[in-house]
Amino acid sequence: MHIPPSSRLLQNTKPVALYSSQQVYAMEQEWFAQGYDSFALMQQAAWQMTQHIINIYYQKQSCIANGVACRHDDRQPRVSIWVGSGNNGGDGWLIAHYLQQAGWQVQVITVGIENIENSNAFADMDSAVVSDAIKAQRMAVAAYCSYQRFEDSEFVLHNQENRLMQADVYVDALFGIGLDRALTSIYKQAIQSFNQVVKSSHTLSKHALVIAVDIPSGLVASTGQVFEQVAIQADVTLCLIARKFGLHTKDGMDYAGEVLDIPLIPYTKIKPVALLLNRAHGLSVRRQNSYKGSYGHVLIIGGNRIDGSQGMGGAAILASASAMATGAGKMTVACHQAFHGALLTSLPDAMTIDLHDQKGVKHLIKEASVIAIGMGFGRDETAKVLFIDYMQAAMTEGKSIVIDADGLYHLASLQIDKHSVVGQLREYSTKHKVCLTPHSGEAARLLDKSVAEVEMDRLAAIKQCADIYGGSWVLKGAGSLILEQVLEPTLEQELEERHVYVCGVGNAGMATAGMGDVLSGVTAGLLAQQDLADDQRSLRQAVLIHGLAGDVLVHQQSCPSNKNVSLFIGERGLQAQDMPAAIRHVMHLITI
Ligand SMILES: NC(=O)C1=CN([C@@H]2O[C@H](COP(=O)(O)OP(=O)(O)OC[C@H]3O[C@@H](n4cnc5c(N)ncnc54)[C@H](OP(=O)(O)O)[C@@H]3O)[C@@H](O)[C@H]2O)[C@@H](O)CC1
Ligand SMILES: [K+]
Repeated sequence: MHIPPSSRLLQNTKPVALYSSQQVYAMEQEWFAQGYDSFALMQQAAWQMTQHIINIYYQKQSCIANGVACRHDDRQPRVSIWVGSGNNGGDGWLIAHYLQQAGWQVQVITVGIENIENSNAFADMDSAVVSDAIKAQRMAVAAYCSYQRFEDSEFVLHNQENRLMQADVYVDALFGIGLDRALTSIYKQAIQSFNQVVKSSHTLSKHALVIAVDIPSGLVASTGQVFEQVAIQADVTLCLIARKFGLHTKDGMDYAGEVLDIPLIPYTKIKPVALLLNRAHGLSVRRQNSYKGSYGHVLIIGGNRIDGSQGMGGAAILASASAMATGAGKMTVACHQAFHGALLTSLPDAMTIDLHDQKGVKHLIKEASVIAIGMGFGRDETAKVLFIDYMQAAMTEGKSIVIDADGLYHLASLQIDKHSVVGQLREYSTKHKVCLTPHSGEAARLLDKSVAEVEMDRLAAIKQCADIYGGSWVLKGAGSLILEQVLEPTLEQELEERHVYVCGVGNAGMATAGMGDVLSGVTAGLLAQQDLADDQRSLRQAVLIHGLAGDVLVHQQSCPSNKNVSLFIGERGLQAQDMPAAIRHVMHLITI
């Protein structure tokens, strides 16, 4: 569910704490160590989820008469609950039991369960050897909830749909936080069949609702990974105990739908793996008695052309236009001479210099407050020599530095060469602002890993980048991750693990060429404005402003303060060149 940008901008919410599976297991263990019973917790979870399911269903029906829920027809709602063999499945069995008690028509589909224990239903209920999942199953079976093994279904036997499985509400209780690897064949088949049955129910009733218990099955809670794009496509995820990191990064947002929390356990001291951000810091108004020099000078070094190629002048244009859109006072672009005309046509406010004029560029590095280097910079040997020279000059002059794109390419090569500039940068970044902004491909190169390895655990990847190179990092992608360096940390700050932030704004329309150059520009533009407080010019602020600008372009119609501004474009066809206008608008909206 998309939240309109206006509410994202204006809501006064705290960042949401996000946890890994292991941490949620640890919370459960803490709770049980205090003497609380695990099956009671499962019953509590299932009971609350049942109430949510009933409410969501009737809300969706939008047919509440005099406070009493009713349906257009007399038939009770039908629910199809797909359960696996673990405790997520246990939740599913109990939901089946409670919904049946509420009068719903319940059908349980089991996957990976060999023998349904339908005899001596309550025989060993208190025995420690009986797992919670089996207890739950026995309760549901004893209450005559009807069930069917997926393995015996028409899907598996005859590769056909089974009409029995069609329902008004589908509950996914196949896997929860226990899923940690690629699905085995029967689960893969079950999840694909689940999505297929839902799709055909949509065409029949248009009301079918999919609710995932804890996390959509197929999605790994600790990483946001979905293997081979097979996962339950949920409308609503009822997230138990604590919000899972994987719901908000990588594949998570494509599968989870709306996420509702069911906390169950009141308090935990466990530090989250990340914090989800939806809201940018408000900006203070400018002093009237100020001039362009009050808001910094950005030097963009990029937009090169290797002989015979078309070149990458657009990267420098997009980055500089975006930096200016955040309110930077002055702009110089060091790009290939071939692009000076184009640059001045689109951005007459900028000054230009030839990227290869080493003496001139180094003089400008001295003048500038922020250097953003690498966007369309080129990867050849000449560019590498320039990169080293400009980096060293920027460090000698004590400037804030943003490194992106080809700059990151050179940094990775220099790490392989064991060049001293990498160590210098690491040391430099403990005292000066250095922001590095890779996507997964660039991060993979920096870490000498495959892209798949980075994608498998993005959280680990961003931490490794920061450990090796120092500085503040954003790992771009759906649910971009941000890890910021604390400058000159106290001993306490040094010992404390830094927070990773997840960007909770932005949209898939932003998956297009040049968007990274825009982010580098925003990052540099904010850094230049020393009238802003540290948080207001931080890397996470830049990522949020960038994402919010993308949202303004896509969801503009739902933003009240946009009434007189025509920025709406929509997701498909959104271009990086549309961003500067939206960035300006966001800067205005967040100024208090
Ligand atoms: N504890 C409590 O009291 C409460 C728990 N709660 C609920 O429990 C859920 C966690 O339950 P869970 O630990 O049993 O794991 P679950 O997600 O059901 O998976 C089952 C097993 O599948 C396996 N497996 C993994 N990957 C696989 C693969 N690719 N293909 C095939 N098999 C695979 C793996 O076992 P393995 O094979 O590794 O031994 C795993 O253990 C949690 O999300 C919440 O819903 C709530 O009720 C609150 C109270
Ligand atoms: K699930």
